[in-house]
Amino acid sequence: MWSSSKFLRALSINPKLVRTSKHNAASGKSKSKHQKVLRVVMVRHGESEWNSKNLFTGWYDAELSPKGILEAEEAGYTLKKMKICFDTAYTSVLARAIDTLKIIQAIINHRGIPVYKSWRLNERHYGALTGLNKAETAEQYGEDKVKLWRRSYDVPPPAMTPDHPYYKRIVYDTRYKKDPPKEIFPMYESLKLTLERTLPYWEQTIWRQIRKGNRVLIVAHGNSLRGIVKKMENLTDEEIVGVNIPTGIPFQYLLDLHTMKPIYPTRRYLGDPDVVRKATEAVVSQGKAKK
Ligand SMILES: O=C(OP(=O)(O)O)[C@H](O)COP(=O)(O)O
Repeated sequence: MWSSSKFLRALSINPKLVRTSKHNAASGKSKSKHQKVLRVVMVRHGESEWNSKNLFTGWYDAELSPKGILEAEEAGYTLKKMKICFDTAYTSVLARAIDTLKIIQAIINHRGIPVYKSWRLNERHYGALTGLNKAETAEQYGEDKVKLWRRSYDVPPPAMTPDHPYYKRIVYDTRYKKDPPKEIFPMYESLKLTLERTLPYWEQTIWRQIRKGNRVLIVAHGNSLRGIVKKMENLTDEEIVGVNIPTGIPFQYLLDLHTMKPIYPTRRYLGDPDVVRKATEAVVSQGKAKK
């Protein structure tokens, strides 16, 4: 089994990927006099090893699977083909998102842009469900209950307790030494709680950059992105239940420079609509019991 870190080491010395890229956004001006539209691109990381096993992942630091690495490459080539450039990128502190971003950066020759990592873009904390198989959980608790845990806005999963097999690994992980502070370190999160910690970072940091005309790429997770999508598209608590985001397919919002409102009310995936539809349906099916 090859790991994504092995792949990235290989990638960093692969001259083919570097030579074929023509754009370097780090040197480009971000706001032109004639610019009327701002673009923000988001992507859920490529498939992780735990996604491939259909496990609730949350704050567990799963690596990209070989398929996930290919998805990240594909995302990079899509952006390259469309000549989409970035000034800044944001990601979580989890390897599957960071590695996806690195792969994309290498392919679009954007290694030089500033990258900011924040736990506030982490996946929602899946609490006691972390490490459980979604289909088996649906067999045990019923598909409706699993749908509620996965997609409802404000129903949280059960809390992760100190006897949970991944408690120590997550709570004592050195990347969380300073942030988040102990008082707010989550043991579970609903989408609402996830959005409450993502939103300050979105509004005070990312949105400010977008407003200034910076071209922003965000590589994050299924549910941290669902929170941002809810905000961007002004979706109700009921509407967000129907939103599923597939791995490794970038989507964009084009914003009117003056109103800062999306020109199209919903996100636009940068990919074959059939592929997007099938990948989205596959995400929905993950919560179904095996017949
Ligand atoms: O960690 C997860 O999300 P991620 O793969 O986007 O990081 C979740 O396991 C996604 O599961 P869900 O689609 O059942 O919410």
